[in-house]
Amino acid sequence: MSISTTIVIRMEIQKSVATFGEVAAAIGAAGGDIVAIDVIRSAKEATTRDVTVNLHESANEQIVKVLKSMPGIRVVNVSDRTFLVHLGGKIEISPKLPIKNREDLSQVYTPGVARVSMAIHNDPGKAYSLTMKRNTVAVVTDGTAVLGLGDIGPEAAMPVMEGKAMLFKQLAGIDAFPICLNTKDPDAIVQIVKAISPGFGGINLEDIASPRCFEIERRLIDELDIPVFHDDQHGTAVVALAGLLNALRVVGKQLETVRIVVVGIGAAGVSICNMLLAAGARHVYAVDREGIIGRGAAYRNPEWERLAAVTNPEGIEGSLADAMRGADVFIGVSGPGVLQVEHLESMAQDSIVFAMANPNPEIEPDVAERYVRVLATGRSDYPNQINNVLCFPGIFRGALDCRAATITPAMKVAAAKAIAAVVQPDELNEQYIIPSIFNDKVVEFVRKAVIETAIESGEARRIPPDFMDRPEPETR
Ligand SMILES: NC(=O)C1=CN([C@@H]2O[C@H](COP(=O)(O)OP(=O)(O)OC[C@H]3O[C@@H](n4cnc5c(N)ncnc54)[C@H](O)[C@@H]3O)[C@@H](O)[C@H]2O)C=CC1
Ligand SMILES: CC(=O)C(=O)O
Ligand SMILES: [Mg+2]
Repeated sequence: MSISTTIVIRMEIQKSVATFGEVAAAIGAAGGDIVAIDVIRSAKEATTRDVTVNLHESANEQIVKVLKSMPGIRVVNVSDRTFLVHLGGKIEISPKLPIKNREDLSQVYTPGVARVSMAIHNDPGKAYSLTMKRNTVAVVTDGTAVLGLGDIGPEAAMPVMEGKAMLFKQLAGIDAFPICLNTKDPDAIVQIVKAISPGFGGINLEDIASPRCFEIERRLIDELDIPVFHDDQHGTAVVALAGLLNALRVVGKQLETVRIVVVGIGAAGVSICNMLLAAGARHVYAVDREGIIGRGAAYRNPEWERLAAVTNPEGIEGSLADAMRGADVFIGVSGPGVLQVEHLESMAQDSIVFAMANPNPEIEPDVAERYVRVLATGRSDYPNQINNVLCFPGIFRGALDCRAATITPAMKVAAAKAIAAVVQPDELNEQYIIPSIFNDKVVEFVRKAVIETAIESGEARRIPPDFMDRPEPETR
């Protein structure tokens, strides 16, 4: 599947040779959809126009080629809006107050700042009140599993990490730094993250390939006293569970009895399986390239060894096709083209399919939709976007505000239920099982659920002002 994009083509049209109607027809025939036309210059012989065209990425070159071949047309420039918004990067640091005079200077910088530094030296906890630590998260990657693009390296990971930082800020007011490491060595990653941790209130690990990501996260959780959260594992699992709880309500099935196939048992897949089991699912089938994971086989990956013991209760052997026969739910966090129409046809009635690989899902939504009752993808250009962006801003907002040292499984389940609860029962339908990221209730609900759970379990090291004087939470 190709990705929709928007290009702006600046062209000069010789009026005596070509008309704009011919240009528009040629663009349409080559697969483009004209959404805006701006006249830049109009002279007697020629006009220069900027033509904004929506198109599938694969049609990009074809459209430009067709225009260049037309008599009377000169293509002056082609700009891709997606690239334009990336020019110079997408984020910056800006100070909270201006330095207008010497007095300001002597407060924010030397000599005044020295007293503040010494106050923190005498009581390191003061870093939370006197620095940006309490509101700051490091988004750390080694660039080895960037979206579904694989090991594309730390520089190429930057745009994705900057995007995560934008979302942290816009959705939850959190200052997030993209930190792309030029090492794949787990020991080095652990050491570097520990070394930079004093300036941060939390660590969001991102797009680190499995199975290394499990060890790196576990060691950092053990060794740091700020929350460490591998977004691709837990953010994804939280949102998948949220979507599934609502999808099951739509089709009238129970989590405890449905057969759920999870494909791609990497970072996201392992955590999704664990989350489903923790939430009460009993028939989970984990499938990777070698087929269905099950007892009896030996796996080098300890996470697979563990999953083999707690999934696939009947010990089914075979491929994805074998797992899919009679399945109620498919959750894909693998790669494009993994799922075929025949797989969908073999599923149970009222099937639910979450094809979550990014940027290209396991099956084209346009192909899948007529075979399934509820369809979701990780993308923003189709209904039901199941993407970890629904989780990480709110879960960190909650964890930072109550200064939790860890994000516990109970906090994650609470976050999943909170996301699901944003969709009201009377709104729920096949096309709307999961709220939009632009629904401002998402962060609010997740934050609240996380803080309440942290207070109940004793994880909260601070009670946020809006949680003071609340009645004791009921024991559940
Ligand atoms: N929608 C969302 O919020 C999220 C989506 N994802 C997507 O999920 C995918 C996996 O991400 P990670 O777990 O971080 O990567 P990962 O590299 O840790 O794991 C991918 C797993 O999929 C397996 N796999 C790949 N092709 C397969 C195939 N044809 N059949 C069976 N298994 C196959 C690999 O062997 C590996 O175990 C990516 O496309 C990523 O973009 C990941 C996180 C969040
Ligand atoms: C959404 C996300 O984090 C991923 O695809 O890796
Ligand atoms: Mg990711």
